Order: sequence, then C-alpha cells, then structure tokens
Amino acid sequence: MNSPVSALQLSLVSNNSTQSDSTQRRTRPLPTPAVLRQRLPLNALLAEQVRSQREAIRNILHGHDPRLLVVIGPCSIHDADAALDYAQRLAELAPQVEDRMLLVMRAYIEKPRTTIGWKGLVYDPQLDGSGDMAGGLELSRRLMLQMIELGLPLASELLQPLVAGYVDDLLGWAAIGARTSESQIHRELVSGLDMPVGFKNGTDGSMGIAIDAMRSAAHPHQHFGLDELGRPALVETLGNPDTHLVLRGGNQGPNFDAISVAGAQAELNRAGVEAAIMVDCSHANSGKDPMRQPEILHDVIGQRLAGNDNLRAVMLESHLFDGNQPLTAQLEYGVSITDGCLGWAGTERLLLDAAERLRG
Ligand SMILES: O=C[C@H](O)[C@H](O)COP(=O)(O)O
Ligand SMILES: C=C(OP(=O)(O)O)C(=O)O
Repeated sequence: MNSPVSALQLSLVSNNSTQSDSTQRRTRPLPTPAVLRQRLPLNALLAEQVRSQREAIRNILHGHDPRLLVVIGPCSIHDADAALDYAQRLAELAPQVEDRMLLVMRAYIEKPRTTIGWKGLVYDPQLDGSGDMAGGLELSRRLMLQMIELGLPLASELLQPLVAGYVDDLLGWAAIGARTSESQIHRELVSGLDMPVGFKNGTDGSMGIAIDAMRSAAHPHQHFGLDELGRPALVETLGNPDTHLVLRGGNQGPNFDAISVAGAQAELNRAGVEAAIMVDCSHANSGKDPMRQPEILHDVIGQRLAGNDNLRAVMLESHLFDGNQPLTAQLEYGVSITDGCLGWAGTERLLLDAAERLRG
C-alpha cells in the first residue's frame, strides 16, 4: 500500500512522469545525488586530491601558509568547452605562481539574481529557458570532474541547498553569496560541510550578517534536508570551523580599501570571531567594471605588503575574453553572459605581476 511519503519518495527516486500537485506548479523528477555520484564518480585518487586541496586552502586561511588564496574564473559557466579551455590555461599558470599564490578556479553553476535572469548551467544548460536541470546537473558534475583531473581546486557558490548534494564532494572551497549570507538555511548547510567557506557581506554592505553567519555555521545544527537517496531526512551537522569573511562592497560603495578592511577587522574583533578576510575584486568593489579588478588586486597586495597579514584571499572574475554579452542565440566564444570578466590575456599578466610583487 502506498503511503503519501512512499509516493513522494518514488517520484523523487525513480519515476520519470510529470507530477501535478497544484494548479500553481508541476514537478518533474530528478536523479538523486546518489544516482548522479554513481554515474559520475570521484575516484579515490581524485578524492584524495580534493582533500589535500581543502587542507591547503585551510592552511592559508588560518595563517599557517603565507601564500595568497586566489579564487578566480568566470562569473558563471555557460559553455563547457570554453570553461575547460579556461581551466587548462589556469592549470598551466598555477605552477608559475604557486610559490606566492594558490589558484582556485571559480566553477560557478548557479547564479543568484537580483530579480530574474538566467540562473546558471545547472538550471538551464541549453540557455533557452527549457530548464533541463537533470541535464544541467549531469553536465556540471562531468565538467567539474574534468577540471579536477587538470589538478585544479574548484570553488562554487552554494545557492540552492539541494544542489550541494550533487557536487559538494568536488569542491575545495565554497561561497555563500551576498543575497544568502543572512539565511539560516545556508548557515545550516555550511555547518555540515567539510570544506572552507566564505560568507559574503550583504548587498547593502553590512558585514554583521556575514559575521553572524560564521558564528552560526561554526555551531552544530539539526535541520531538515534530504539524504543521498532523496528521502526527507533530519540532518545533524558538526559545525564548520573553516569559514571566513568576504568583502564584496555594497550599495554604498566599495569596501576593499585599507580603511574599510580595518573596519571589517574591528567588527570581527568586537564579535570575538577569528576569521581571515578575502577581498572580492569584482561585484560592488569594482562597480561591476571588470577592468578595475587589477587596480583593486594591487591595492590589496599593497595592504598585505604594508603588514595586513589577515588579508589572506582574493576573488576575481575572469574569462577567456574581456567583458560580457547578453544571452542571445548568437554567443561569442569565451565571453561571460552574466557579470563582466577580465579576459585571459589581462588575467595572466595580472597574476604574474602580482606574484612578482609578492616575491619582491
Ligand atoms: O555575480 C553575478 C551577479 O552579480 C549576481 O548574480 C546578480 O546578478 P543580477 O543583478 O544581474 O541579477
Ligand atoms: C553572485 C556573486 O557574488 P555576490 O554574492 O557578491 O553578488 C558571485 O560571486 O558570483
């Protein structure tokens, strides 16, 4: 006999038919995390690589390794070939700067939108509004595995908590974005992640919500979730001791400069939270002008050279070519369809110069 719960489980786990449970919405089944992970497994060798990359990132964030953590890559991935092309270049550059920097590739498959817009590869891989999320999950996991095989640590924003279960074993670092740092659900999610996570300040520039988020995520939680088989589950978490603050600017302006960074440090100290600071050189810090990112990175390096050794990480949005383009049927290769990015030529020059300054 079918109880309502087992009917729901069946639809989540195995049924391919369309379900209609309301006039307002319909549901289509997706593979469970377990099914996708089985189809596209992370082998033991690569799992060990991810584990040691997380450890390397932790060491930087906790000040045991003096290198700069650099999370860099496209604002969003919309074309797997271009993303892999970018990843190959980044993997070749990484050893040239590894004495001063650890490069982590942005592999962003979900985008939070201010109102509406394309929400990322995992939602709409065909870029046409068809919403092939099963295809998006598969393509995203396959692509991430290919990037990991290049030796790169991967970063992503965890936006929809259900998506995390499909890819979190592949990530070296994760972000909780400006629009979700205040969300209890995201703090619970982070509390159960065995990886370093950056909480961004709010879109209004408030750092308090990110500091509260770190305190909450450091704590054990019990929360509602799904298990690997897609069944509703009570999830118990241990608390994440490896979170940090990301300064991304806000509606009032940037917060990467030395005075803002000192203000952020003072807020951390007042709250009794010991956490590293990352500066996001894009978003409200660049006023969304990607070509301003080099000047911001150099400012941050100047602050480090002047003695701010809690400024341990930066984020940059970079793609194969400068700028961005609207999402149309005729897309230019290697150009972002979300926020503008610094192109590869400028990125390579910037990272080599930055490493040289850090050596000097
Ligand atoms: O990082 C990307 C964007 O800044 C973020 O997704 C918000 O984008 P939107 O304001 O264009 O919706
Ligand atoms: C959406 C992003 O950032 P923020 O949350 O700072 O807007 C991002 O880094 O892609």
